[in-house]
Amino acid sequence: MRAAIIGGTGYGAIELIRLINNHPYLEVGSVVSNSQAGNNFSESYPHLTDIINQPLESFDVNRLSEQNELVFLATPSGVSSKLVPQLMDKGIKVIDLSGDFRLRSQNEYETWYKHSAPEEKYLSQAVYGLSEIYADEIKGAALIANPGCYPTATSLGLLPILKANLADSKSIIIDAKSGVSGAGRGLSLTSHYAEINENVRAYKLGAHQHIPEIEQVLKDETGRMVTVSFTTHLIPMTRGIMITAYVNLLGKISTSEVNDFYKQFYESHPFVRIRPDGIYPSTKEVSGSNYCDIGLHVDPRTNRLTIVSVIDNLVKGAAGQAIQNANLMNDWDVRTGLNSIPMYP
Ligand SMILES: NC(=O)C1=CN([C@@H]2O[C@H](COP(=O)(O)OP(=O)(O)OC[C@H]3O[C@@H](n4cnc5c(N)ncnc54)[C@H](OP(=O)(O)O)[C@@H]3O)[C@@H](O)[C@H]2O)C=CC1
Ligand SMILES: CC(=O)N[C@@H](CCC(=O)OP(=O)(O)O)C(=O)O
Repeated sequence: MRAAIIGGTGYGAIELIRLINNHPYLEVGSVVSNSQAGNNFSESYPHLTDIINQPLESFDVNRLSEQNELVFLATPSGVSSKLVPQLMDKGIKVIDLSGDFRLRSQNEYETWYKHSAPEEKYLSQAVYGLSEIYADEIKGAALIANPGCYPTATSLGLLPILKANLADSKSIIIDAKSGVSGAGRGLSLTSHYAEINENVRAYKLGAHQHIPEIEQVLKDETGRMVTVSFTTHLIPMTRGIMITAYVNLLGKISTSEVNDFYKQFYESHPFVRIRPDGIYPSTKEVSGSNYCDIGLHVDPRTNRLTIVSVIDNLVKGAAGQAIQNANLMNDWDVRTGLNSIPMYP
């Protein structure tokens, strides 16, 4: 199946190409670039020399729909919402890596993203692509809103305990850290080497666009009002996200009981791995892979559960989960093309 990629020279697109290249049923179709159409791919990315030799194309919806069966949008928010209607009107299936179709409420989208919301006609067709939780809906979808990187690590970490009604859904604190590739390839002062090297910076406090996304999923899945305190930090590494979440437990339960319960919850989901009691995951343990690794600790003094959840922001947080969703849409085994072992060390 030929899959086109739009936003061709960004980090999400490059990661899609790396994964599609190892996928037995997908092949890289058109690669569309707004800024570098006409250039050969390896001019922008020499590491792809003799691997991807095709020229970058301009956006032409007729050509795209004739030559490809699926489109991955690796474009910024505010751009995807304009491209999706054109592609869907041609009957082509779309997996969008941006935040444009993740929030169901147009008002909420405009409040947090500061762009005009996508049209309701298309928004209402979007399925939120958290693969482990919405596999059935993803199977029949024509438009997937691929989850944000922080919401993926956070939701997978929190959902088991909240769904079981074992924790207070208003007591959630999430401390999140990301490597710099999470901000994309574009240049900015905060990702400048001298600003990020040997430095840690908290950002977007109370204003992060992932807050409503996390609350939407947790609310949908628990049927209860959920509010979260969510603080993101930029740290001096290239790939990886770690979220450390804290919740007040509603009864007495031990770490090993929570561990068993999480293992059971994710029993049939090969990309979520639960660490044994006393062992907590680190970002390198999932780097380059589609795994989300989770470690858990109950502090009997405070009766609070601490959840540590790590992903590679570019894989499970973006391109890998997008491929996992393509696998679900096509009834392929979810692991297809995603079997690589994490790059450790
Ligand atoms: N990086 C990450 O870890 C994650 C990213 N995402 C989301 O995935 C999407 C892609 O992210 P990422 O690849 O990191 O971002 P990048 O900034 O690296 O790439 C985005 C690409 O989109 C294209 N683009 C930029 N502006 C426009 C425009 N006005 N019109 C059309 N195309 C444009 C550019 O490529 P070209 O000029 O070649 O077209 C650009 O390189 C974003 O929405 C991001 O929020 C989601 C989860 C994680
Ligand atoms: C390190 C860093 O800057 N990360 C980005 C996450 C980008 C992303 O995933 O954005 P969307 O979910 O909106 O697509 C941020 O915190 O905004």
